[in-house]
Amino acid sequence: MLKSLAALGLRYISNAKLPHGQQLSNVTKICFSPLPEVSKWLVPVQVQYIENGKTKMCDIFKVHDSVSIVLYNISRQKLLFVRQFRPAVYYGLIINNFRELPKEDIDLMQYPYELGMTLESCAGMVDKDKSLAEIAREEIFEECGYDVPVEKLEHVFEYRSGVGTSSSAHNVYYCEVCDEEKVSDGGGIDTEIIQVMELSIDEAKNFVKKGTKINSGPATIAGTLWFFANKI
Ligand SMILES: Nc1ncnc2c1ncn2[C@@H]1O[C@H](COP(=O)(O)OP(=O)(O)O[C@H]2O[C@H](CO)[C@@H](O)[C@H](O)[C@H]2O)[C@@H](O)[C@H]1O
Repeated sequence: MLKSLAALGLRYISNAKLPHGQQLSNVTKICFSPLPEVSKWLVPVQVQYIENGKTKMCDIFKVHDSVSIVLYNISRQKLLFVRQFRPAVYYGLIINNFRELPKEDIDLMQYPYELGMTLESCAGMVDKDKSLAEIAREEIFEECGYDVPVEKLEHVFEYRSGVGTSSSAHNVYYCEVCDEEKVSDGGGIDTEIIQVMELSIDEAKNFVKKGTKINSGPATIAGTLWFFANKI
C-alpha cells in the first residue's frame, strides 16, 4: 500500500498519528456505477453559446456552494485540519487504470482506500438558509469540536471552484480557537467519519512547500498559504 501511495507521490498519514477519542475511517468495499438520472448532489446541464460567430457548447454540472475555515489553535499554536475518505479523490486517482467503469468491487489490496484519504481545511456545503459565517461556525463545531461565536470568523476570500465544469462559490474564513473553546472531539455528524489533525507551524509549512503533491483541494492550499502570508 505504501508503495502505491508513493508511486502517486502522495504522503501517507498513518492512523497511528491520530488523536485519541476519534473514530477512524476504515473503508472495506468500494464499487463504481453510472450516475443515476436524478442526483440530489449534481445537476448536469449543457450550456450552448455563440462566441465570435461560432456555435459552442460546454457540459457542466451544478453543485452546492461551500465554505472552508483556516483554523488556528492559539493555545497550542497548531493549525487544525480534517482527515477523511473522499470518494471523488479515490476515483480520480485510480480510474485511469481501467479501460471502462469496473463492474466488480475494486480490489482494495491493489488500490487501498487510503489513496482517497485527504487532509483538508474544515469545510462544509451551503445547504441551509443561514449566513455563510454561521454555516462555517457550525462546521467548526461539528467537525472539530470547537464552539466559537460567529463574530470570531474573519472572511478571507471568495472564489469559484471548478471553473471548467461546475463553478460553485467557495468562501474561505479564518478563525482562531483556544483550548477553552474545545467542547467535544468533533468528528462530523450523521454518517461522517472525520478525524481532526493538528499540525505545528513547521509541519503545515511542509504541507504547502514548493514541490509538494497532496490530494487536498484548492481551498486548503490557498487558505494555508494565506495564513502564512498574513498571520505569522
Ligand atoms: N456528491 C455527494 N454525494 C453524496 N453525498 C454527498 C455529496 N456531497 C455531500 N454529500 C453528503 O453531505 C454531507 C455533508 O457534506 P459537508 O457539508 O460536510 O461538505 P464536505 O465537507 O463533504 O465538502 C465541502 O468541502 C469541500 C472542500 O472544500 C468542497 O469541495 C465541497 O463542495 C463542500 O461541500 C456529506 O458527508 C455527505 O453525506
